[in-house]
This record gives sequence, structure tokens and C-alpha cells, in this order.
Amino acid sequence: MLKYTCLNPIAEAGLGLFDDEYEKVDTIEEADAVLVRSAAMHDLELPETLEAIARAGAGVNNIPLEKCADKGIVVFNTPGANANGVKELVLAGMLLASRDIIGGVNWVQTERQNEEIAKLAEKQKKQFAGYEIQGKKLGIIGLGAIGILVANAAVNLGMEVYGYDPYISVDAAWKLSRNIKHINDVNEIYRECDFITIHVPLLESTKNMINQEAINMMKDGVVVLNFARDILVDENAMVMALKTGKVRKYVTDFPNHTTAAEKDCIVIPHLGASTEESEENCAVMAVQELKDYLENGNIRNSVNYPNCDMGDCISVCRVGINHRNTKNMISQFTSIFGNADMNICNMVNKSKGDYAYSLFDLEQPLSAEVLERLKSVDGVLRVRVIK
Ligand SMILES: NC(=O)C1=CN([C@@H]2O[C@H](COP(=O)(O)OP(=O)(O)OC[C@H]3O[C@@H](n4cnc5c(N)ncnc54)[C@H](O)[C@@H]3O)[C@@H](O)[C@H]2O)C=CC1
Ligand SMILES: O=C(O)C(=O)COP(=O)(O)O
Repeated sequence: MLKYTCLNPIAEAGLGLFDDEYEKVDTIEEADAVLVRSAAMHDLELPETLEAIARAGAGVNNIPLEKCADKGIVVFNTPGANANGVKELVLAGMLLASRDIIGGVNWVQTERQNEEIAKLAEKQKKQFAGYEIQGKKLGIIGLGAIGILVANAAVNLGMEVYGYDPYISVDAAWKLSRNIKHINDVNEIYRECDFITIHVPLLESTKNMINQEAINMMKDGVVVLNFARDILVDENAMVMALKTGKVRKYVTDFPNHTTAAEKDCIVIPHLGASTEESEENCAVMAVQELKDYLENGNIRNSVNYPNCDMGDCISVCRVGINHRNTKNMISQFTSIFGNADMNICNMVNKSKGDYAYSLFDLEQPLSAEVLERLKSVDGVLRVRVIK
């Protein structure tokens, strides 16, 4: 029986895919697999039994990826599964920043007992007037799953869209409307755009990307949207820029003490992916990835190990080895099998950065002795007999 636990609530559409071979347990100490959304995992003790973690979502900055890789724990995410949910909220964010919908709705609430409210509204509404987004320039930093959807939707709303992503994938580039202006220097976005939205992962290299220097380059009255992660932006500098009017509105999906009480910050409580559809899509993809890894040893959408697919496990024996990406690993594995008179009928070896994964189909069952020999190879982090 395989055991999994959930560190956040995960949609039933996904959990329902676990069959009788799986048991839900309450703590990570007992689990072979973990499902998580935004719960912080950096300080958690990771038990030796843990094989895999699936993040039902995109951002993996809440998970210690390197520590997991060192322990042979494969971490998955669900690329694109919540992108539409975020795209729709980004569009809402642009509209909330350009029309004072929040101020207007609040005004109605304060006047709700007033019998003259209809007449009063016509007099008062000018204080909530705004401007339209059609014809405005939108700069998008990061053209991945979310950035592409935002870019294409904004083109359809009549915006002039500038896109910047030095690492854009070929697949992503194919999906992008050809009406989007391809920008090679991010400073052009800072200098030219009326709205700027950031959709990059939180990495050492992206932390504080929108800093004082970037803000200084921006047009007066710009709107900045952050549905990626708060520390991508120097929010102290942002708050100062709001106070001087340099930035008109800062729309963020990540409440904290710096922004929550600021008049011109529109702060949303991390709702980007909180739609029925996104939660279901993420849960289904995450559970499918975990099951394929636990049952067949296949890796799809991992962020710390390479992708690897040998299809369903139909051989007598299948062994997965998580190891360091160093020389002579494969030759040592094949010698161990050969010396034990075992024939390899199929194998795959893939690497990603410092880590690698090898999957072997064998014609004989694996003995405890051969298993121990594989485990003792220098650089091997985990050996798993899948069947
Ligand atoms: N508010 C919310 O609820 C959600 C927030 N997110 C956040 O949004 C981020 C992006 O999500 P996806 O679009 O799904 O990820 P993705 O991985 O599909 O796209 C990220 C893109 O950023 C690009 N990139 C990386 N470094 C860059 C740089 N220095 N400059 C420009 N582009 C750069 C990559 O090439 C990639 O195309 C996630 O990492 C997460 O932090 C994601 C989903 C929900
Ligand atoms: O997928 C992401 O990166 C998100 O930020 C969504 O987070 P959540 O699953 O809503 O806690």
C-alpha cells in the first residue's frame, strides 16, 4: 500500500484518482508521497520513506529543491494548469487599477441606507471615474504559461503588448500572437509601458528584479502588477513611488506588512489560482505525475530531476536509480547487472544539472544483494525497485 499526505487541501478531482493501492495518511513522517500547494516546506524534516513531492501549482519556491534532489526525492509541479485562473485575475487587476471600481463599490456600501442613493450616485460618480485600457501599452516580463495567456488576451482587448523573455521556449513562442512586440532589453518595457506585469519564477536571479533603478526608468503614472511573488519587487521602493505618484497603482496578489495598508496598492489575498477549474486541473495533473512515478518510475514535469518515460511497467522487474550526474555511473550499473547474470531489456538515462536518473527494465527479479550493490555505488542517492 502506497501512502500519501496533503500539506494543503487538494481538490477531490485529483485525490479521487488514487485507487485502492493508496492510503491517505495524516503526517509526512508516514508518507511515500506529498501533495502541496503553498505550504512552506523548507523547515520540514523529510523522512527517508519520502519518494516524491507534487506541487499542485507552478511556483516551487516553498520547496527545498536541492535538499530533495540530494535525498533522491523527485519534486513535480503542474505547468500551465492554473495559468488561465491567473490570467483572468491579471485582467481584473488591470481594470481595477484603471477604474475606481473598489472606491465606487465602497461608496455604495456607505450610502446603502440613503433613500436618495440613486440621485446621489449620479452626482458623486465623477470621483470614481477612470480610463480605458484599450490602446495602452502593456509590458509583460516572462512569457511562460501565464505571460502568454495575458499577452494574447491583452492584444484582443486592443492593448499594444510588449513581451520580454530571454529564455522563452520554442513551444511558448509558437503560442504567442504575432501582434506582440518582441523586446530584447527589459529597460524598453520600463521606459515605454503604461502597465507592466511580471510573470517570472522566483529565483536568485529574479529576486528584486523590479528595483529602484527599474522604477526610475518607468513612465509617470504607470501601473505595476505582480501576480508572481512579492519579493520579485522591491516593495519599499514601490511604496515610495506610489506616494510620489510616479507609480499610479501597484496590484499584488501577495499581502504583507509593506503593502497591505497602502492606499494605492490593490492587494489581493493570493487568489490567482483559487478557481474551481485551476484547483482541479492542478490536482489532477499532480496526482497523475505522482502515480506514474510511483507505479512506473516515469518522471514528467519534475523541477529537480530530468524527465524520463519508459511507458507502463510490463517487464519482470523495473529499477529506478536517482543519482549524481557524474561519469561512469551507467557503466557501474550495467556491470552490477551483468555480473549478477541479469539481462537489461530496456533502459533510459537522463540528466538535469547536477542530478540524473536511470531506469532499467530487467528480465529477472532483483535480489537483495544486487540492490545493496547498486545502493553502494558512489553518487547513488536512491534505488527504487518499482516492480
Ligand atoms: N498568483 C498565483 O496564484 C500564481 C502565481 N504564479 C507565479 O507565477 C510564476 C510564473 O508562472 P508560469 O507562467 O506558470 O511559469 P512558467 O515557468 O510557464 O513561465 C515563467 C517564464 O519566465 C521566464 N523567465 C525566467 N527568468 C526570466 C527573466 N529573468 N526575465 C524574463 N523572463 C524570465 C521563463 O523563461 C518562463 O518562460 C510562477 O513561478 C509563480 O511564482 C503561478 C501560478 C499562480
Ligand atoms: O501556482 C502557484 O505558483 C501559485 O502561486 C498558486 O498558489 P496556490 O496553489 O493557490 O497556493
